[in-house]
Amino acid sequence: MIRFENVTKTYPKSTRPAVDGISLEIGRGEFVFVVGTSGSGKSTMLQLIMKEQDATGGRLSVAGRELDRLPDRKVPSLRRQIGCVFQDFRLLPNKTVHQNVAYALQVLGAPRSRIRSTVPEVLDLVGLAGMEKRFPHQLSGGEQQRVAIARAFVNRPPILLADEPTGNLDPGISLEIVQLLDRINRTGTTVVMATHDFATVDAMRKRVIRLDNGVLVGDVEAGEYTTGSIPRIELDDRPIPTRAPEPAVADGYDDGAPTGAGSAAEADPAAHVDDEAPDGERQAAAQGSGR
Ligand SMILES: Nc1ncnc2c1ncn2[C@@H]1O[C@H](COP(=O)(O)OP(=O)(O)OP(=O)(O)O)[C@@H](O)[C@H]1O
Repeated sequence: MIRFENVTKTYPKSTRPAVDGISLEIGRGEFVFVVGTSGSGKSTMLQLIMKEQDATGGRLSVAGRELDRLPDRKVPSLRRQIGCVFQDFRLLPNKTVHQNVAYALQVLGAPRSRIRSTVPEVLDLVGLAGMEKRFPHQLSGGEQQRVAIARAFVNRPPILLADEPTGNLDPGISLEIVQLLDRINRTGTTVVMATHDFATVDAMRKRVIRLDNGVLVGDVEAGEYTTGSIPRIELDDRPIPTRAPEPAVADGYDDGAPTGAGSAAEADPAAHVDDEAPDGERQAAAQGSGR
């Protein structure tokens, strides 16, 4: 699903690589933590996967695409495969919980009927049923992160990247958020999470990739990494609603078909309303949805 072959990223004007000759493979459906001190290259690694940064050396393949050879016009198609969650939530402050999640589908051109059925389903999955009409400022940090996760997952992307998703949360809430990511992982979505949160990493007993100064210094199989500080937690084994049979967006995974606002208008004229939204809003929704 994700393959790094001797990948290096040196930022312009930088004297040393932020990511330095990394080779590793992350298989479909894996849950992987990326750990390392501040500046070790965790965020850069995630940004390379979503092609927000380009590698300066080596080869990187994501969801069947060779990123060094991926033309710009196909980057949106790559990003539809990837949901993203960030430390600072990045919700749209003037939209409700429902609208924040729905917007991620609208910018992908999903018809209104699909949005109506899918959004409540995913809000229920993340534990926010009943909070649809609240605005972000009326939610706790943990609840805001749940909205962000719902937005990232609403299109059921095969890959979910989480960059310090618990960085602004208390320890108990952090564990709940990672357990939610674990539930999402068990629907088949590959999860890669960068974190400083060693208590959670210990508790979850997943595969752990460790970076130091951009270099891969550890890759420990699931179940083997722990400092032994806390006992293993119980995972939430409740079933998750299965994926709907039809694709969530009009274009599916087709690389060539026209997508986005144009197809939104064709599929559902009402969806066009939000195309008038400011650029910043469109960008925030797109980031969350993995567009
Ligand atoms: N856009 C950029 N331009 C130049 N240098 C950058 C840029 N982004 C990151 N770096 C540098 O690359 C190195 C790795 O940074 P990165 O943010 O990937 O680390 P990190 O492990 O995610 O750190 P943190 O845990 O603090 O978020 C650092 O030395 C950083 O200063």
